[in-house]
Amino acid sequence: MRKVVSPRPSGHTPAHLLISLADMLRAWLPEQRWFAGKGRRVTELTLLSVTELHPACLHLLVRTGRSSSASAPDDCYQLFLGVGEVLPPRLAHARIGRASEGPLAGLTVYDALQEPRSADLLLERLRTAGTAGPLRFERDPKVSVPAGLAPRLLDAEQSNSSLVYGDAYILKVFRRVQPGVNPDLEVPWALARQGCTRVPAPVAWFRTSEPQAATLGVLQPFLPDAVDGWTLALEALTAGRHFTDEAYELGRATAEVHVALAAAFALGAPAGHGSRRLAAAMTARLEATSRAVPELLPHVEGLRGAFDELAVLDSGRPVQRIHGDLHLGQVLWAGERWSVIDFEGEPARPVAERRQPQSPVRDVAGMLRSFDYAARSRHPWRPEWARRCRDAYCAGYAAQARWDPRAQPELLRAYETDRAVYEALYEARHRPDWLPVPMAAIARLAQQHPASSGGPHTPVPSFHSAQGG
Ligand SMILES: Nc1ncnc2c1ncn2[C@@H]1O[C@H](COP(=O)(O)OP(=O)(O)O)[C@@H](O)[C@H]1O
Ligand SMILES: O=P(O)(O)O[C@H]1O[C@H](CO)[C@@H](O[C@H]2O[C@H](CO)[C@@H](O)[C@H](O)[C@H]2O)[C@H](O)[C@H]1O
Repeated sequence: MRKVVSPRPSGHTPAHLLISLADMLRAWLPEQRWFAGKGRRVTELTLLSVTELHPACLHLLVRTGRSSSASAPDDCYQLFLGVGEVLPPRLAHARIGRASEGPLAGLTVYDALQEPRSADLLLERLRTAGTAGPLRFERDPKVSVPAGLAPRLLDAEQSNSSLVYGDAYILKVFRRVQPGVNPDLEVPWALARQGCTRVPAPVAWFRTSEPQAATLGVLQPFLPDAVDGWTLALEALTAGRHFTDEAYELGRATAEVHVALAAAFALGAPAGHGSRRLAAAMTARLEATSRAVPELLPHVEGLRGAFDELAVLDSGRPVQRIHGDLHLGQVLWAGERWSVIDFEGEPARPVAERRQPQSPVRDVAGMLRSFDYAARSRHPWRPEWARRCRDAYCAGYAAQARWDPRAQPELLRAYETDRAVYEALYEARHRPDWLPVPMAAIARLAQQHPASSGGPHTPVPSFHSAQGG
């Protein structure tokens, strides 16, 4: 590969480089799973920082502005771009485009995370720690990561990109970058200090100081032979088996993590969320989401009922740090026990909000919604399967935590509703074919409230027809 011009030393500013990259990135970004806003055009593109990691690999932070901007704020994405004269056929799938003008004119640009050489380099940087421009590579000095572990990029449907090294470590590269410390570094690190073994502990990470301080990636031990809860639940459904033993153990694991989280992030004084304020925030989110996802509009009044019921319970609710995006895809069965991963929280929310203490019932609701998701995504729909999972999960949680989430039905229902609304937004943005899954729950939740019982019948959308199955 021809040596790529070093952007800064040779005087090429990000603005120069953008001449080469703008068109191809505008076309490529919306195609990526981790791009928040699939199908929308990137109308504006700004290069926020460019760092040469090696002559043929550039680290970029780009800011995108999107069409229909009212519902889609600007986002910052992390990219690793490989640049060379000829792209080897084995990297054809990683191709982003060929620059026709600017400093990279005539060169081919590709996603360097898909290339072993760049992945090796990234591990080497993390192993040894140090800096590269505004990038800081840091590690736990007590852990020594071996050199030369073979990399592979996970092809899982993800919000980020993950590289597995020698089946010993996994590096999560955050794609959508927000200012501040990422909870997916902060929380597992704190839990490890707390002695909690349900969460793989970070061994190295990297961050940037430009344009603002932000976490960019985290290396953790890889759990070999792990199977995620979503896969196991679907296997059980397909085989016509219940999932109650697994759900019970999952409830216990969740409670164990919650107890460790409460200890790791002690609030100093007992804290609570006023129900009225919480209900108002949920209602505001519902209204904002219904503007972005018009399918929600017929259900807004009914859903609001769940939040109104919460608002009139004027007692405070205990809060603490929680997982924030708990679902079956975030739990791994490995070594005969459940582990919990991905403490990033809901990627669409600002990091500052995700780090706020919240009721642990919110995580419980996330997992209950996930049992419903699994049941809804298989034909025939088996509501009884999901109901048994719910009961077993809550029973396992209660056995470990010594309080039962079902004892607070209004709070649980409000959080399930809030989660279903979030899911509708997530699916509309990332996987429109899946939108009928949360919409089915939304129709059901909206009809549970008396305010909606006299209203026009809203047909429950079918996931299977949307999937053509
Ligand atoms: N420590 C780990 N050990 C084994 N597999 C893991 C580990 N961490 C993540 N994975 C795998 O990577 C997938 C994506 O990880 P996750 O942290 O959920 O990324 P994202 O936030 O991009 O969805 C998981 O579903 C799981 O299959
Ligand atoms: O990428 P993350 O795992 O951080 O989470 C996001 O993507 C999830 C989908 O991959 C999404 O989860 C929804 O779909 C799951 C099945 O694929 C289901 O288990 C979850 O219950 C459902 O919420 C998650 O909401 C989103 O934040």
